[in-house]
Amino acid sequence: MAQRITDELRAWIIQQAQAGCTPESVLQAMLKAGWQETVALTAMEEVMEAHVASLRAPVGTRPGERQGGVSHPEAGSNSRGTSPDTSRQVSHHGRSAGTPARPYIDLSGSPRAIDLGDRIVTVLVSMRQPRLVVLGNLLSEEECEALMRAAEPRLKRSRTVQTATGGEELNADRTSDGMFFRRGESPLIQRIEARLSRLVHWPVENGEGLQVLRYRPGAEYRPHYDYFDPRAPGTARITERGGQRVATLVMYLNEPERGGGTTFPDVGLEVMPQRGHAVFFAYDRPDPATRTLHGGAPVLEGEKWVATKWLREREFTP
Ligand SMILES: O=C(O)CCC(=O)C(=O)O
Ligand SMILES: [Fe+2]
Repeated sequence: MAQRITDELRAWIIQQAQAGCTPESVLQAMLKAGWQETVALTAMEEVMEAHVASLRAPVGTRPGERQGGVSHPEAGSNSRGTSPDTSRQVSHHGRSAGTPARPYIDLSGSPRAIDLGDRIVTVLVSMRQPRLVVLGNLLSEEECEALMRAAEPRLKRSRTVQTATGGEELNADRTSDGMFFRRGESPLIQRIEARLSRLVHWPVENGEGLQVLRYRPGAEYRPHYDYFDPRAPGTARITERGGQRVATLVMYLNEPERGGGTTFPDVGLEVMPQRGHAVFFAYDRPDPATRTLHGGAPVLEGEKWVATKWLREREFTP
């Protein structure tokens, strides 16, 4: 049964760090108190990440003073998972007190597959930093074909949102052709959007319209962040509707012969396109520390088609 963490545990982890305890000693204390190792590590990681983010807040709203040494955090009824009260489930993509809700895929209990009602999706790879999950079987062959067929007549050379001005531009870094479906524009789009919403626990209304990209041989999307650069002058205008982007789902609609992987240069990862598979990654703040730099490697042979869903903080009205 999954263990759950409480606000008391969160506060305790922060106190230990503030008292200068090493992560190893904090972990040992949690293990002694009956916490499972994977849960303890996830809890420590999430609590510290949220705490560090809160330090960016203005002086006066920061957490309190240094406190005592290592004591043992009470796992208590939590170790048996019987305390639903106000605690929240720990998952790779869950969140901690003080941080806003974010899209996440529930991997608590390390599932091999997730039942989304109309489809069972397989979990192929998961990573913590960046928060990333590679999924199989998210879209059927027929859905991939139908998306490509519906998109093709509407494809145009891709434009990129220009944070300098808030407008759009043709961009040498992005040599694909693209189009956007309107949210909910057809039964197919509605079905896929509803499925994605269940997968990432995020409202359909917070999603941008599904984008389809086609890369021909030589085409690529150079490494970039999907969030809007907070320092760029056009970002305020872009984020007026829906706030920042907070997560991305790239779905592979076909398979190029060679090349065209989605690369994550900060961690040396490349996800190869497999029809119906997808890569999800989340960035809880618009910061390179999320390690979500990514790109579409040049297609060497064949064509690559993907559908991208970008998720915003709030309801997005185009
Ligand atoms: O084509 C890819 O693999 C990545 C696409 C991408 O980064 C995007 O659509 O934002
Ligand atoms: Fe991207």
